[in-house]
Amino acid sequence: MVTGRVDLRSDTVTKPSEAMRAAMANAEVDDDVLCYDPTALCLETEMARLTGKQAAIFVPSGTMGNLISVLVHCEIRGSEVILGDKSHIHIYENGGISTIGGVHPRTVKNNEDGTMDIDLIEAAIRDPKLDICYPVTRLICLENTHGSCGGKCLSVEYTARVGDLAKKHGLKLHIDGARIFNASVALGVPVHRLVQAADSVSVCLSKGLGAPVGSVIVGSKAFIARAKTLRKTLGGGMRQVGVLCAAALVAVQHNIGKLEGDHKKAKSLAEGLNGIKGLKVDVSSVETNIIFFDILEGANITAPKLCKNLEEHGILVLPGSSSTIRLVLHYQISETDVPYTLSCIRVMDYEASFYPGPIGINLLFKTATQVPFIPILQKAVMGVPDENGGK
Ligand SMILES: Cc1ncc(COP(=O)(O)O)c(C=O)c1O
Ligand SMILES: C[C@@H](O)[C@H](N)C(=O)O
Repeated sequence: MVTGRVDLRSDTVTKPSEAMRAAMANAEVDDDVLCYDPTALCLETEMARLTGKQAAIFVPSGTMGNLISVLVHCEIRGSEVILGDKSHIHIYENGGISTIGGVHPRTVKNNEDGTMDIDLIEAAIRDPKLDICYPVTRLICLENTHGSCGGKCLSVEYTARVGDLAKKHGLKLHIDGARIFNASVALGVPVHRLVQAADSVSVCLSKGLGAPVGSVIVGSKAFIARAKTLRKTLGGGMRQVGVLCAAALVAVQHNIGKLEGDHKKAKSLAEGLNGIKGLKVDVSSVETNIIFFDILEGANITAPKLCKNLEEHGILVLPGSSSTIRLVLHYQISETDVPYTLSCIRVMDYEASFYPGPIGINLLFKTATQVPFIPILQKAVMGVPDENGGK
């Protein structure tokens, strides 16, 4: 039986584990601006190893990881970056590359699978012979997995093709790898192969890996040296940061193996949602831990209203639009949380004019799970197949 909250708003919501808290309390620390905090150095060395890059630095957030990376690659005024029109950097980072770095964004349409067509990327590269009119293209950014495209994975092959294009035109390649470990686990490919073509990667430790804070930028030694200076400029130089890096080390050491479970729970939740009249999910498109589902025309509920109804049962989700809801799985979602979530969504019959309310739903859920001989109720609440196997 589920108790408390089922927080599906994002994989950024996890609380530090007891092991993380113990590691934080006992972390060996020093002033990371004046020298090297030993725990930060340990984390950065491990992340450089895992990603196959020369060096790494710890930063407070993925937003700062992307900002620093773009600004180092585009430190000459009048620079332009090519990025996806649905990319996190373009949509969710307050336009920081422009407002802080003066870098001009040039968007290319994101396909549903998170890629951008290679020919459209090449067409977006400015002709250097006309530089008196144009900004100068200096960087291409990819996002793997792609958050707004449902957690889709970019393949090694696609990333290598974009890398070849960047080299052909003397450009750099940055990967927003907030969920690169999800892509690695889903594709069965080591992270260092997925990012081989990239000059820099920003990796979030505070998402599916479950660290309370932080990201790491990886790249060449020269790139990381410039990134470290810019981190200080932006106020991201931290003192005894080992307290945070200790938790991140626990996350990297213990939680990569849990990502596959997140993906399995996402698939199971998507399949259950797809069986509910009034909702639509493309189950085959759920590759990792993110689900977007649609509320169909004619259903007598909007996404914000459904979010509110679910919140009354302790289930927290975020609307993607007026008719779409996003669910993000993480390792603190238990096996029973998935059927409980489905039972709460299932009972809110989208054609019914009434809604039994939280007390009604909890009563139905308890009855259906503890009095299994009422098949009609079980079917309504749990979606279990009836004697003919139907739903
Ligand atoms: C794809 C992607 N990139 C970057 C970020 C930024 O990370 P942070 O929230 O730590 O700034 C997020 C989400 O938070 C994200 O989903
Ligand atoms: C919304 C976005 O900023 C955040 N990274 C998330 O996926 O929850």
